[in-house]
Amino acid sequence: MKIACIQVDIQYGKPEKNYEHIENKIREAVEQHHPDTIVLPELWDTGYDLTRLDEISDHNGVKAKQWLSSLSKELNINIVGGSIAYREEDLVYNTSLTYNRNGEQIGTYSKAHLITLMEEEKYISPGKNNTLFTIDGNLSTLSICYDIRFPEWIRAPFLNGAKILFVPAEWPIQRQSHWRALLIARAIENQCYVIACNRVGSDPKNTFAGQSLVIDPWGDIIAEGSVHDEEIITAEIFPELVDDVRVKVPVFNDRRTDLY
Ligand SMILES: O=C(O)CCC(=O)C(=O)O
Repeated sequence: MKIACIQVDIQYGKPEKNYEHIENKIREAVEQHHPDTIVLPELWDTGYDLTRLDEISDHNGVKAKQWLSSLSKELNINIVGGSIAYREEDLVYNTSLTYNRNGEQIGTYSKAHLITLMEEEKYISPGKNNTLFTIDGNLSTLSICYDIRFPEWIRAPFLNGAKILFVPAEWPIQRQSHWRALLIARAIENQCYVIACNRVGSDPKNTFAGQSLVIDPWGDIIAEGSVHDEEIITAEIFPELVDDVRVKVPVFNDRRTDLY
């Protein structure tokens, strides 16, 4: 499966501009790299313009759902749609929607761990469920940004057979070393592919770290974006490698389920 992470800058609180820019980038990625699966960053529609979410969030995700469905079908690609500001009645969630090549929604996940350091919990409601979905035959899960600091949360879908972890993010540059280390650790401990798409650029409060990563189940980085520039990061992944690594180092069998 060929992956393309769309590492972009995001305009603060301007969904229309972000839709236009990201659609152009997706079309460029498809023309130049012929990916099977496209991955977008976190909150790519609104950015972290949290105080204006009443005005700019997507009611029931209607707009994003239509756009993701028609684009994935037209271009014959899977789209792991990063995340959007998804309004459900009076609450807003940081929600990821995944579509397959037929334009069908196959996955949804709302960020469970909200980053109090950035006051996310004041404006966004937390999700309660993790997710499992199948992309081109590969069982996958997804966590959003701050979620990667909580390995006990991420473990559950791997105990249920996941082989790939997708991570949309808006990870700030001042904690860039954590981004790399945490993603490599999640790949090694779960013996899975990690496909992490971060944004670049700045908003009024933060500068973001880019460095989107594709990491194999041995923990080796196989593709890496730059820190500052918009870029399409591509990699070919081989999910059968997950089985090889799990046979070579059988940590799933060696877990002490009698102790924890
Ligand atoms: O955990 C971190 O340091 C960054 C997380 C973050 O920026 C987010 O969840 O949006």
